[in-house]
Amino acid sequence: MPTPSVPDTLDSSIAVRQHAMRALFDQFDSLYEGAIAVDCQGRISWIDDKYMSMLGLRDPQQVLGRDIEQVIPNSLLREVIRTAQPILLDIMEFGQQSFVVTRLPLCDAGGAVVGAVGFVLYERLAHLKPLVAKFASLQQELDAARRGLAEHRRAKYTLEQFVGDAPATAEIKRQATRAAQRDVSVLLLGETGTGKEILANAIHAMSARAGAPFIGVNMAAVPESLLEAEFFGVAPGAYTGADKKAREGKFKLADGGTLFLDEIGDMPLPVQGKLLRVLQEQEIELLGSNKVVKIDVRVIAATSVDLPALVAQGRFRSDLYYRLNVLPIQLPPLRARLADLPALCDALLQEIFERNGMRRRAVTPAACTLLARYPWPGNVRELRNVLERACILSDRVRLDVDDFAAMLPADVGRAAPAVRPYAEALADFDRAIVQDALAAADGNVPAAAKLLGLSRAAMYKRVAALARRAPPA
Ligand SMILES: Nc1ncnc2c1ncn2[C@@H]1O[C@H](COP(=O)(O)OP(=O)(O)OP(=O)(O)O)[C@@H](O)[C@H]1O
Repeated sequence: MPTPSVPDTLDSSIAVRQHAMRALFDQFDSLYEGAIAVDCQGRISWIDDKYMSMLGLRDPQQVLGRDIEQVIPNSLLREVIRTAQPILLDIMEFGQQSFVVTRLPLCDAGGAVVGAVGFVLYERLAHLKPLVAKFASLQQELDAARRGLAEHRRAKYTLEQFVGDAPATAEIKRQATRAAQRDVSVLLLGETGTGKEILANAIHAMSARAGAPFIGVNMAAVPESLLEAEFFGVAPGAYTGADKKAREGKFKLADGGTLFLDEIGDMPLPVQGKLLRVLQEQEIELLGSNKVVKIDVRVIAATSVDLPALVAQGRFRSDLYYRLNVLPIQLPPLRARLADLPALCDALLQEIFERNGMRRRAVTPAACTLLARYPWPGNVRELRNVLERACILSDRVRLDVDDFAAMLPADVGRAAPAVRPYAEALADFDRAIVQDALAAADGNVPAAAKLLGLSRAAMYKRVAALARRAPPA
């Protein structure tokens, strides 16, 4: 048999390839759910009917010539054109669904990229279903975690949770409402436990930034050496060893929202300088890089110390103080708004009941009078602790004077008027009247009865009762 010549071999090899290509294409055509092609500008140049119906479109003219992302927001075809590299297997989200897709660059005879083609493979490749299902469930978990984080970063309190309507409290609420309407720095001043954190949250929640994060940093709680990284973030590789990854700072986390700087008086001087620059420039520099990032953050600072005194001692920068002090709000101590005490007790007992599942309690008016005698150096936080302790130690539903007396300094209890049962107090009053009348009548019972406008019999009855109840001498 004559052996085929070289051109014959070439011809048959090309024929086989063409045949194989056709077969493969036919096969592939039955495998994919849809196909789309873009030109080198990322504009849609072709789309098949299957893809059209998946997108819910009837007329290809609706999409031809449009940027691919306008039609398929998560498409990476433009990336394929840029890199000239295929993405053979990927999962792409479209609306509520996830598709398995493949993307290939299209090259001309000279190898230049002239466009890209994408295929949706999902339904037909049944063996990829577990992979897609796993992806979908991981995606759901990620979404839930993100939602949780966003929830965590939202303001925890609103103005309604700032309990009280004493004149001083009403004024604070008015000032907070006004502060919320202006996008300037706010400085909250007040003793510890007066509700500065609640008010900062409330201002954020009432402001135009309410939808963005509320991030708090307590200056006193972060070690000085970590404060800068905590604030400004860390560039990747800034540190050798374990912490090679980039870390976002609180300023970046609060971008678009509010950063609450609690105990600002504890901020070290070098960080104060950097904070001032951030407030002036609205940009931050990550630690370990000279990359500058623009941010848009409103700062609410709080302090329980006398900041002007710190300024005078050179421990707080005066320029930063003036920058923060645009809108100062002075929160009164609890002893200056005692009219709020009953409402605060009520709200705090409700909170204790909801949080600890203990019985719902109330405070008697007499106990409230006793509580009002104490100066509350720890303010509402201390009141909350005292109420919680009373709930644990007492079985009463209505917490009374003696449920609190032991928790407060002795002189507070002593200063309180003795509150006794009504009948006992009335009997004492009765005895005092009868004794006074007898004294005025030199012990003559009928004369004393006359002075009091009582009958003799009624007077004798009272004298006899007094003799039975007379306190021991
Ligand atoms: N007006 C208020 N209404 C309801 N609860 C309040 C009020 N003020 C304070 N509290 C409660 O008292 C506690 C302390 O409040 P908060 O942390 O806001 O005070 P603070 O002034 O920021 O204290 P610190 O200066 O110690 O950080 C919290 O449990 C808070 O819920």
